[in-house]
Amino acid sequence: MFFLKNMPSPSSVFSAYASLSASFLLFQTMFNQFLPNKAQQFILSAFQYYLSPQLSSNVTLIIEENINGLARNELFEASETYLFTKVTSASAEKLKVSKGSRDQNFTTRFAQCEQIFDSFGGMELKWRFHCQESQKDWKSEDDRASERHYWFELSFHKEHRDKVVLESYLGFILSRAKALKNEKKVVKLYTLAQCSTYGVAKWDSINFEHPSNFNTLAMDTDMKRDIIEDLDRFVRRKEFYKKVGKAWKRGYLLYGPPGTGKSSLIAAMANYLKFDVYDLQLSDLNSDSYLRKVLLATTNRSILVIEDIDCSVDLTTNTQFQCAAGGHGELQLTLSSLLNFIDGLWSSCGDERIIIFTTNHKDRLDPALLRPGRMDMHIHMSYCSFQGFKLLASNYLDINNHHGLFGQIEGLMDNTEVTPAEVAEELMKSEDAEIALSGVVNFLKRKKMEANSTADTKEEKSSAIDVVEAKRMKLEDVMRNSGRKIGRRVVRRKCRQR
Ligand SMILES: Nc1ncnc2c1ncn2[C@@H]1O[C@H](COP(=O)(O)OP(=O)(O)OP(=O)(O)O)[C@@H](O)[C@H]1O
Ligand SMILES: [Mg+2]
Repeated sequence: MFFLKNMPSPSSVFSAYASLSASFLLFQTMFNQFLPNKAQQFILSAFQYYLSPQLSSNVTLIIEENINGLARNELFEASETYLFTKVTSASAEKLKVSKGSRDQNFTTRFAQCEQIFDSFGGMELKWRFHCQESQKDWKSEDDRASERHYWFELSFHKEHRDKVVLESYLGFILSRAKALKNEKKVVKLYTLAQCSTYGVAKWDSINFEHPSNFNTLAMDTDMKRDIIEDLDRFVRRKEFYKKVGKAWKRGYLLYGPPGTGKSSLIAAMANYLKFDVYDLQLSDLNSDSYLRKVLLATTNRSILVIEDIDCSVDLTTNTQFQCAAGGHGELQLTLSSLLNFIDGLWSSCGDERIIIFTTNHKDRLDPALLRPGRMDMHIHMSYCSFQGFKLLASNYLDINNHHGLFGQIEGLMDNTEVTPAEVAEELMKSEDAEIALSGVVNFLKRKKMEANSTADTKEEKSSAIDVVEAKRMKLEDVMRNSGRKIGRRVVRRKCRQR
């Protein structure tokens, strides 16, 4: 009875509800219309803070997309890359996907407020992605535009603040993101643009799709290991280079006969490091100043390649390049300028630069290129060994164990100069291992015969030369003696005349 007596009537409940809803709507409209976005954000987060007491023991870091609205925030980009590895396995409600015409992969980005949980070294971390659209000021209707702001909030317990999060977790995110980006990176091949107007250096690029890698490369196993270790050491020693005051660059000279894998090694290095390749033809240049511009237009984490350096340089003058760029007047491109620029200014303007020269004739190179400290590693790409052949057989024909013809091939390869390119060509001739290997055997036999006959001809030639030489010497002797006799006769005659 008491209850019934004190219960409000349904009409009063309804009118109270109606007036409450109206007030709420009025408040919401005022809140949205009259308060700026930032103020709304502030009030909401203050409410959140007081309504959830458990957060008071937490710290929240804000990671904005841009620094002071200008430069890209490296940590934001890294967080985005890293968090995608967490999101794809969990459930993201909305993602943005795009693909540029030259991209190989899709690019995915967060599209809306997302919450992601992570754990690291025993601590729990909560990420929240925020996206906010704000209207820009505009002068006319046509200028109407909206701007989007993105940021991450990272929350975790206060006790982890300095030591764990700021020191190790964020560092871990940066390095993980770098590795992830590197995995996805498409290596580019740059060549000098044909029509660079007004001396402006411009490089054209295409995707570098050379399939060579260290597993497909037939070369001395120890040397291959040394090169890989050298590359690894180079990329991880940023601080070392800074400490010793050296530019962060590395130079390799690859030399050896045609078809021994110099270009394939360059491709393997580029694919291994995911470094872009700049293929520089010195004959496209006509002056030192243009060369400088061209080199300065290259980017970090790249390999500058100058193939067949012995053919580009006129070694008789030691300095002037034989440039084919006709119609440009006197050419002023010097080897010393190239080397000095590479050693000095160019490498100090960038990081993680590699330069590779190749040649078929190391003995013809200018000593300036060979002097100690110029090229850090001289790599000799040599003829194919039996070990190299086995690797090629495994790659081309999937023969991973012994084959009946291997013994014969090993014997024939002994003391026969055959390039990996020649072996590869034979192995490509048939998918049937038996046929392809028989082709190799026949090829090696031919090579051996040719080598022997060349040696015989050489021997014959040299013995013929010996005979001619002996005859010449004999003749000279005779001439000298008869000359002396004639001389004596002339002297005697002169004496008699006197
Ligand atoms: N060491 C090797 N390992 C695997 N394949 C090789 C090797 N050397 C050559 N080849 C094969 O031969 C082809 C030609 O080799 P590459 O162009 O690398 O030789 P190169 O030494 O650069 O020759 P050049 O001096 O004429 O420029 C390669 O595409 C590859 O198929
Ligand atoms: Mg080559």
